Amino acid sequence: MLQPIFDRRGYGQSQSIEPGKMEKFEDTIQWLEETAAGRPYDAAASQIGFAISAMHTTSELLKQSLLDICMHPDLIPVLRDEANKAIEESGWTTAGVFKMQLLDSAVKETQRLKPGLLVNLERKALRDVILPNGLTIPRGTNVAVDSSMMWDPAIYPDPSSYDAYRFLRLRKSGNTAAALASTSPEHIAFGIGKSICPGRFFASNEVKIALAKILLTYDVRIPEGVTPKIVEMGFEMLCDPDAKLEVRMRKDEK
Ligand code: HEM
Repeated sequence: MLQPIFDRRGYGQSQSIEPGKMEKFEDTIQWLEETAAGRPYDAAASQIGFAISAMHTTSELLKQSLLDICMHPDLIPVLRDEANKAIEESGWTTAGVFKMQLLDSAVKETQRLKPGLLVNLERKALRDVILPNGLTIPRGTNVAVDSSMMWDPAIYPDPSSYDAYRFLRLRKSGNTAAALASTSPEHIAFGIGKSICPGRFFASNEVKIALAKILLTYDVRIPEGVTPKIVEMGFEMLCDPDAKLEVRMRKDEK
C-alpha cells in the first residue's frame, strides 16, 4: 500500500531528485521519512503503530463510554438536553463540543475507571539511572508507571463507583486538569510530560461528537440482566467483547 506513495513522492531516490525540489507533505509518511534521514526503518510497521495508538485507543474509549452511559440510563436525557442546547447555541463546532461538559466529565470518568492500560509510560533505561531517593534503575531495565492512582480513594472518593458528574464538579470548583483532554499526575490516561498524547484534543472531540450523535439519533440500552465486564489481558484493559446494545432509531429522527 505504501510503496506506490513512496514511488510517487520519490522517497529512496534522493540521488535522482534535485535537492530542494522534493514536494513537502504534512503527514506521518513524510515525518517518518525525515526522521529516518536515510536510515533503514519499517514504514509499514510504523504506520500500523500509529493506527494502533490513534484508533484502537479511541474506539475503546468510545465503546466503554457508551456502555457506561447505558449502564446509567438516567444520564441519557440529561446528556441529550446538554447536547441539544450546545448545538442550538454553537452548532457542531469546537465551541459547541466544549459546552458538552457533563459528557466530557462522563468520558473522563470512564477513562479513569478503564484507562486502557494497567500501566502507562512504559520505558527502557538506556543507562543506569539513579533516582533522587538513591534507588538505581540498572541499564536495560523496563519500567512503567502503574495506573492505580486513578483508583486511589485518597484522590478519588468512592473510586470504584462510576460517577459521571465527578469531573464536572471538579471543573466547576476550579480544577484546571478536570477536562477530558487535560492530564495530571492523578490521571495519566493520555500520558504526561514530554511524550503526552498529541492526539488527545482530536480524540476527545471525536469521542464526544460520536456519543452526542448516537444519543441524539438512537435510543440505546443494554439488554436486561447483562452487565458488561472489563477484560484484563496482560497490561491491557479492554471493553467486554461480548457486550451488546439494543438500538432503535428515535421517533423524531429520520
Ligand atoms: C482515547 C484515545 C487516545 C489515548 C487514550 C491515547 C493515549 C496516549 C498515551 C498514554 C500516550 C503517551 C505514551 C507514553 O508516554 O508512553 C500517547 C502518545 C501518543 N499518541 Fe495518543 N492516545 C489517544 C489517541 C491518539 C490519537 C487520535 C492520535 C493521533 C491522531 C495519537 C497519537 C499519539 C502519538 C503520536 C503519541 C506519541 C507522542 C510522543 O511520543 O511524543 N493518540 N497517547
